[in-house]
Amino acid sequence: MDTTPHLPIYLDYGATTPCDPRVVDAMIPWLREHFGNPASRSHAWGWEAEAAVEKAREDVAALIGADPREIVWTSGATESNNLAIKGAAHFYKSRGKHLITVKTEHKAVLDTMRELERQGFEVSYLDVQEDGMLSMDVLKAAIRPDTILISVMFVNNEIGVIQDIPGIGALCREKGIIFHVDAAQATGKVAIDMATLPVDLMSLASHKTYGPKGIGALYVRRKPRVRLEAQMHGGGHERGMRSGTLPTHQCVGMGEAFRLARLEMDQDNAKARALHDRLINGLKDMEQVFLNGHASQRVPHNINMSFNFVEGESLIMGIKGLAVSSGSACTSASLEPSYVLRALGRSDELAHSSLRMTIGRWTTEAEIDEAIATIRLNVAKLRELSPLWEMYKDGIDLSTIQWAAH
Ligand SMILES: Cc1ncc(COP(=O)(O)O)c(C=O)c1O
Ligand code: FES
Repeated sequence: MDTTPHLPIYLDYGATTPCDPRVVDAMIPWLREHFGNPASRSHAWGWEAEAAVEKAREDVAALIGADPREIVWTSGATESNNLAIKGAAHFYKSRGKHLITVKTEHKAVLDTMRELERQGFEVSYLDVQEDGMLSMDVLKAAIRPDTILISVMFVNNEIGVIQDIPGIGALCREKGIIFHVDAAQATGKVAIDMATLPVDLMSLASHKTYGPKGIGALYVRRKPRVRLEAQMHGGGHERGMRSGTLPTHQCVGMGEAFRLARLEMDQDNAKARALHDRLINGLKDMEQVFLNGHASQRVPHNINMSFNFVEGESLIMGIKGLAVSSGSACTSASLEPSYVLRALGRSDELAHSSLRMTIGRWTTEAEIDEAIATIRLNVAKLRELSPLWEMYKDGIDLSTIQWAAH
């Protein structure tokens, strides 16, 4: 991968992964020579493009044990979430107008739900436990006779926890409720078999699994059949569910990325596990450092930690040599600390001083060692400047202090 010296060490695979060079190679001919429109029925330019798109559809389907006819191309997981949730809500609204989701979902789910609320639907946003897991009892209690859809993500993008999708799916089946799963962060990391998994709709992204950006897919179950109202109108592509000329090179890229993910998942996971353990071992003897999210129900690719007695903004400034993501508002477009960490019950301070490190196919041991050294150095430096840290070290119970009111 690119080891250009001026760029920080890339520990942000959760934001996006590099496109695998094998994927890029597979895409180029479809940009360069074979530029036909896959919907052109009257000549070979169209036929060859269509064949490439269908082969890619098979590869995407194969990674999740689906029938290729259950795969609808979209522009990414955001569009897939919109199509799944709005599409099903609009189609089944005569059955009921109540939907359920979880407070730690991606904004592409939460904001879609908010839009449906504006359209007259009712939505329950469920709390999670301190470890980020959704409790089955909480879910059961939220189900109503008019609940038509439940949306729960497979792997959380911020804290990496894996929800109990088979268990939630079984409950949905029992109650006759449509189950949507955002699996953007799960493909290539968690084995998925739609032949046995009771899930009706599943959002897939390409660029979190070493494919190109700008393409994704929605799995739509055929048996029992799930119906969706189209959200994009036009030429009736994708069996009327999603109009628009298919980007052949993008489809081919996602197909190749998912084909490689199927072949290399075990190897990728073993490597991520070893690097995860190395990173945790390198930091775990530090005081007042907390892992966010369940300790074992998680993908090894994600390590999200909070550093107490450290000012989040200064930490981010200090570790510029590492490309990580943080719970601090100062590094994101929003002005609030991570709503996911807040949903776990973390204080504003701990949510602010958190780092999300996400690793993948090209992360090296040397990079992990560099990350450990950089973090240790900066945390120690910042704590030296912190009066609160000094008080903590002196054994003063900070919770008993009466702070002057401002
Ligand atoms: C869980 C999850 N869902 C949805 C998305 C949105 O994906 P995209 O921006 O590719 O549409 C992301 C990407 O951050 C994600 O992590
Ligand atoms: S640390 Fe920057 S806004 Fe909180």
